Amino acid sequence: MLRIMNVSRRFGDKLAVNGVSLDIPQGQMVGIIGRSGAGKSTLLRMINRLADVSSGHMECDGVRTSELRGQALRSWQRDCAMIFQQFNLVPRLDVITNVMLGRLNGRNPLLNLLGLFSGDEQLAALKALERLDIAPTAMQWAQTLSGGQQQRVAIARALMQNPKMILADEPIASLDPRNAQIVMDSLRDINADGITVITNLHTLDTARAYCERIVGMAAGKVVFDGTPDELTTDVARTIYGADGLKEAFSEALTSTSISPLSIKSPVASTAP
Ligand SMILES: Nc1ncnc2c1ncn2[C@@H]1O[C@H](COP(=O)(O)OP(=O)(O)OP(=O)(O)O)[C@@H](O)[C@H]1O
Repeated sequence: MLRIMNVSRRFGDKLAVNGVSLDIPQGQMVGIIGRSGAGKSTLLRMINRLADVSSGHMECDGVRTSELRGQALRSWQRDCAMIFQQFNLVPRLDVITNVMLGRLNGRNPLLNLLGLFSGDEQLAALKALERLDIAPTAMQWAQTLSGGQQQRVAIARALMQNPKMILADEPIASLDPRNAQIVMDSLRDINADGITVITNLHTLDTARAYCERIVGMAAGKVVFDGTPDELTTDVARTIYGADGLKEAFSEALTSTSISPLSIKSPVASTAP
């Protein structure tokens, strides 16, 4: 169980995250939605400790993760792998090496310097690529792959950390609808294995289609926390504001008007 307890983050005068409290049981698939600037990325980055909390605490299975230092912090960061909108691959390295880089944290630094990976690591990377259905690309340079394939490589790299949770910051924001669907399907499949997935999403149709729990943020605060069914138009107005509603629902403005190929539990979808 991840516990976020009255957490705030300030940047100068700006309160990016304001008194957020959430309990997220292991294995949940959570979508965080809200307008640009609502505080979604900052919240995710604080979970992973890419950013520190200004006040409040975070805990996972009884360990105060918001206060970890040194080796314990690195171990926590392995437990909660992050993926990003821009994939963050090394473009002129082959796919399999990019995936193996997921093991860098926690290895002998000398082996890292020499760029040496064991047979076991290579096998694990290939298995991760197979799981994401992109093993045939293993020897290609990452930059030759489509955006959707690159994001799947990033997910495979995250899996190399054997994480308890995956934190995905707008993972489909730069993808076309077909690739967005493949990536969301991949995240859902990984979640079905018991890995918690917490993903920031700009639009609520994708969150509704894939996430069993949706957290809505506005101006740094949680203004909604519930199931897709509970996310009514009135609630959406609170999250996005009256002028933001169109953006939240509009298929023209988003690449995320998609529905899953198959859904593990019966959740509502507004997609056609
Ligand atoms: N490093 C930083 N320095 C100063 N201000 C920041 C920093 N990071 C975030 N902010 C501010 O905090 C607020 C929340 O930003 P955040 O990126 O968390 O929002 P978001 O909901 O993820 O938005 P987006 O969907 O555009 O990424 C914004 O006003 C942003 O400008």
